[in-house]
Amino acid sequence: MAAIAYSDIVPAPKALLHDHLDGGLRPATIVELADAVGHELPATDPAALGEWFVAAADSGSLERYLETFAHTVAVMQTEEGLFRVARECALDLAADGVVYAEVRYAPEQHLERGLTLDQVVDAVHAGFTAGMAEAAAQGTPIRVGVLLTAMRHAARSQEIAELAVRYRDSGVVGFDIAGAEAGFPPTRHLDAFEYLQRENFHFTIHAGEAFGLPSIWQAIQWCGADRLGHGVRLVDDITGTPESGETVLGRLAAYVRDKRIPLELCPSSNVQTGAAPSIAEHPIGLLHDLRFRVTVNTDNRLMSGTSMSREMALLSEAFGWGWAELQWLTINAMKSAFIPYDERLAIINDVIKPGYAKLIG
Ligand SMILES: O=c1[nH]cnc2c1ncn2[C@H]1C[C@H](O)[C@@H](CO)O1
Ligand SMILES: [Zn+2]
Repeated sequence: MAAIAYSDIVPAPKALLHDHLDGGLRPATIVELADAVGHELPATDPAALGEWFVAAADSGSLERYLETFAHTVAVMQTEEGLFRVARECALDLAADGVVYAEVRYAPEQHLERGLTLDQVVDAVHAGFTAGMAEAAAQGTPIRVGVLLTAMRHAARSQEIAELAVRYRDSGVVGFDIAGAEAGFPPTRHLDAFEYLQRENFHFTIHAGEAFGLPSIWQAIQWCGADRLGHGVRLVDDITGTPESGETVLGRLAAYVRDKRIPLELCPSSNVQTGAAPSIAEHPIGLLHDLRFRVTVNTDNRLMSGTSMSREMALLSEAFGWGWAELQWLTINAMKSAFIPYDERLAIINDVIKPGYAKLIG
């Protein structure tokens, strides 16, 4: 089957579970905000700055990829900056046809100029609220839920988990940990995860990206993660290929598939950090064929120069996926969202299925 073109995918309804607020700024916004706060950038022309981010993140290492965030986090230290970035994030995702998005960021990284954690969360919430209202008025409605992230090398996860629960009725739908994975296992934050479980709250964990199976195993079996951020290295627990008819799932891979634990796969990001050799060789193909609960995500649109539509177009081209597969990925994501069941179902039945029915014809 011919690949579906990017321009055809843009109007299709899409659901996004893994997108970092500080990884999705418009280059022009960074230039303006940096000027206002006196932060020095590697380039001051927006197009050149955008290219710089993609090239610098294209490093083959998660640690070097993460260094680029110094320039986005630096301009997100005021209420005005946070409001603007969140508003534009909602608008940009909506313009790309995303109808549901969970966007994450780490409040503890935005305190350098004196904001409190609550001021940070309030400013982002106000920005998303404004962006959602404008997107709806433009005829491209989107619902954005926030995940609060704690940095895994730091020691504030309990505090951030409590913050997330406190804001559960004000736009925050879940919790996450992110940052360098090797050397910082999920169990370092076990108290926070046990607290969240006692609060009946939802969380995902970045695991199985720059470190392998032990990280995934801890995230699921020790910490109780609802979903896996990336989880791409789960393929280390799978031998053979479906074509050879010899595929064997190890105990952990079988558990993840049996329990329908969602994988927040981020193809372009994984190629940049070295977690996958190329899009064509990305394990998403195998995981799809084996019917894992696969979702496709952007991770960091700025650092990867990407969007949901572009990620889907790349997958369509690499694996010959048509509308049926793109709808499957979208419904998988929506089923795995952290908002209540009835609200997920309404988006699936009222927006996603009718949207793809029109496209499939
Ligand atoms: O893919 C990722 N893996 C681990 N950490 C990440 C990834 N993308 C972004 N981050 C970090 C950098 C950001 O500053 C932080 C909060 O969004 O999360
Ligand atoms: Zn991520």
